Amino acid sequence: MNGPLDSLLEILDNGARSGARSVPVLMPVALDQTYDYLVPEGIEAPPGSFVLVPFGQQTRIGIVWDGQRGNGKAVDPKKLKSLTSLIDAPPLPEISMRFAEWVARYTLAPLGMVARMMMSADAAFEPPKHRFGVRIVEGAPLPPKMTSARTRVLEVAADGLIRAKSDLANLADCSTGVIDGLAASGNLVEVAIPERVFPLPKPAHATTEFTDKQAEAVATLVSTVDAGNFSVTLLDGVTGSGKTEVYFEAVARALEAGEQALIMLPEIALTSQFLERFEQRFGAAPVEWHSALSPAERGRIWKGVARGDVRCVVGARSALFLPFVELGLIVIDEEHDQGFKQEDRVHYQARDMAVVRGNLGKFPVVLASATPSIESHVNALVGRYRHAVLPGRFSGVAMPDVSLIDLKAEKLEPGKWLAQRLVGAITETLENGQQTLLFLNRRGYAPLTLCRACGHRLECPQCTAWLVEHRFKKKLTCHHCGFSLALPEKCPKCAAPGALVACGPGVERVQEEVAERFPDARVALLSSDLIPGLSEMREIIRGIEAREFDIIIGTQIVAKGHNFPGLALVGVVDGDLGLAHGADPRAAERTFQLLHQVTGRAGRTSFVGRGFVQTYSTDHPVMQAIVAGDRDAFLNYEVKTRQSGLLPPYGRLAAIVISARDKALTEVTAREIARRAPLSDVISVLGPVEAPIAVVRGRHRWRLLVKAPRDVDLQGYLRAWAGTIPKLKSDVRVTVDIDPYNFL
Ligand SMILES: Nc1ncnc2c1ncn2[C@@H]1O[C@H](COP(=O)(O)OP(=O)(O)OP(=O)(O)O)[C@@H](O)[C@H]1O
Ligand SMILES: [Zn+2]
Repeated sequence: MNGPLDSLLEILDNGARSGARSVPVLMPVALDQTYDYLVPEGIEAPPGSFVLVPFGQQTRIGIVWDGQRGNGKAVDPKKLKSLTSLIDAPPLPEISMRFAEWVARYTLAPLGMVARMMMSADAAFEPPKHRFGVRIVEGAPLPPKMTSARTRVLEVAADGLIRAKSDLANLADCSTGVIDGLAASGNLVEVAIPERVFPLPKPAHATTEFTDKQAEAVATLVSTVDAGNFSVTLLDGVTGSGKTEVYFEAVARALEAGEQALIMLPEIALTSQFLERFEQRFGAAPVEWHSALSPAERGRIWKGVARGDVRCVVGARSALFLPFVELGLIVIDEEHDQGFKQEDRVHYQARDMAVVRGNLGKFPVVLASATPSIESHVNALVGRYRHAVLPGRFSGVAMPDVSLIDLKAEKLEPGKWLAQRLVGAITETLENGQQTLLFLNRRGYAPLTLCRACGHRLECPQCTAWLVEHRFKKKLTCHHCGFSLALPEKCPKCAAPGALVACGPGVERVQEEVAERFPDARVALLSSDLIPGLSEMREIIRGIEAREFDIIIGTQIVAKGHNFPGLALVGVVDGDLGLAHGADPRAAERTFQLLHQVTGRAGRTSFVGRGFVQTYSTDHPVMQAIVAGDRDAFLNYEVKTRQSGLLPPYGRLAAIVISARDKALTEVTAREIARRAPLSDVISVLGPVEAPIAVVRGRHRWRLLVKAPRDVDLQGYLRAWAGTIPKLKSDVRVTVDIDPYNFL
């Protein structure tokens, strides 16, 4: 293979000989290599340009790369095709190319797939659609025939604004025909509606009075921005301590210095409350980036970010792949949240990749959390990260008083899910006019339906999973593949009528019990399947803030990031739910985080809140740390567990999942792949074993887990291994997940 210099010389040489230039183009497909295309006379296609090129049978958009990435085969320069045209879009910044290469190398995803994530805004590459509107022509003679409708239109248009014809017609209460008539008579003129500009956040719009501890944290963060080089700071503060206010100052400083800033939140935390706080601080709404944007908005924002018109983005994990040209700060709020891990196509952990982006761009990264991930906690302990600590709530109110309800001793009534003690606390809270949150991380009515007559359990036909009853929708649904069927009247196996019983609770069933026990309470149920979209969700959250509800029942979408001033009591219906995943090294951490976060919603501003956690495992270290309010005890316990098991961050993991429709083929392939694992003294390969969820969407699944010490080149090992594997049968799929979070 040629070195990069050789290939460059070769290109120059070829170009000189034929008089034509060629450029390497990366395609947004599952390939690592670039393809060379000739650049026609009169076109400039510098690196980063988006170009249309013939690719196979199609014409597709690719990116002019700034270096050739070969596949080892020499290409005959005479066979090169020309690129078709240059696309009118801002180029991909050089740093985005470096970032894409880094992410691809780390995740073992093809570079083209990472580039594709960076292009996930189709409208940015389409010709801009100019919308046209009309404006009044001052001093034009009135048409001979004036009607009252025409008069109304001219009255509205007299302010000289440009409006879409339909808007003007609406305002003047007439048809667009009237507008057309006035355009024909020369009283209105058609003009392009100027593109909306992005509101600029103003760093000095509002000032916040900080407590001493907060001021210290602000100083730490601001100094990292001023230093203008790479650093990571863990902003570690209890719930309600003012982390948001504090990191806003770092954002302000970066904006002041002429840099772009990115705030990443788990998607569910993109609430109107957050947006309002941003606006209060910066005098302008932030530019949002998440899955609910329209395609046109995505395109507009993508271009705005690439041109530098957008100065601050607030977004979900994919915002990291926007083409920032002057990025100078990334804040990751709720850094411990699993939502930052993407598990399809390119498997990446956005928090970790944000740190990489900061390193490449030589700017600071801030990780904020009340319950830091073990990884970040350890990094702060050993001094790799700076540590800014906010030990108390801003309001001065003590942390909520949390108790366990031991379900072994305090038995639930049959068919009920709330213990007497919790019911008593809810009654008191209602009497005090305060709010209760009941948390259960399970959608639907009941997780299992079985037949009393024959014992048959209703399972998904395509997955190893029970069907979950959704009573509102009168359906049984698989939470893995979405399969659903109408609730049957008799057992599908033995046909006994009326013998199907619902087992276990989901949030809908808790709501049923609440309605029975507290018929006068105003109840809100928050579950992602019952809320059509982000705006409806924001509306309910607003209603809760405004105390329009007494009892809120919800899944994890209510657990995090919200600030409900009237909330006094939090009840966790099933505290053990997350602990069950035996093989998952983060199960304890995640349960602790969730319980801590959700109980931390109580009593944030003016009174001390209470929390109750119903559990069968009162002795578990997670439960003990939750009642004691002793986060450090839990962290110490968990750090020791990870250390002794060589688990992250003390060791590195990669999961390999082999799947196929045919059961035997899956197993044979998994064993074949495992057999070829290169021998290593330090890296161990566990498995293959059938996955805990053995079948999903009709595909059988086997797993391998690769464990390596921290300082070993795990990717290099995996690449060498991949090189020894013969071509797989067409239906077999192998996915590699570096730093896996999912062990099912
Ligand atoms: N210095 C301050 N001045 C005025 N209000 C403040 C200040 N610090 C915090 N607050 C208020 O206290 C409340 C909690 O602050 P904030 O939401 O920033 O905390 P947090 O640490 O981000 O909480 P969580 O971890 O629960 O998300 C908010 O209503 C916030 O406006
Ligand atoms: Zn299924």
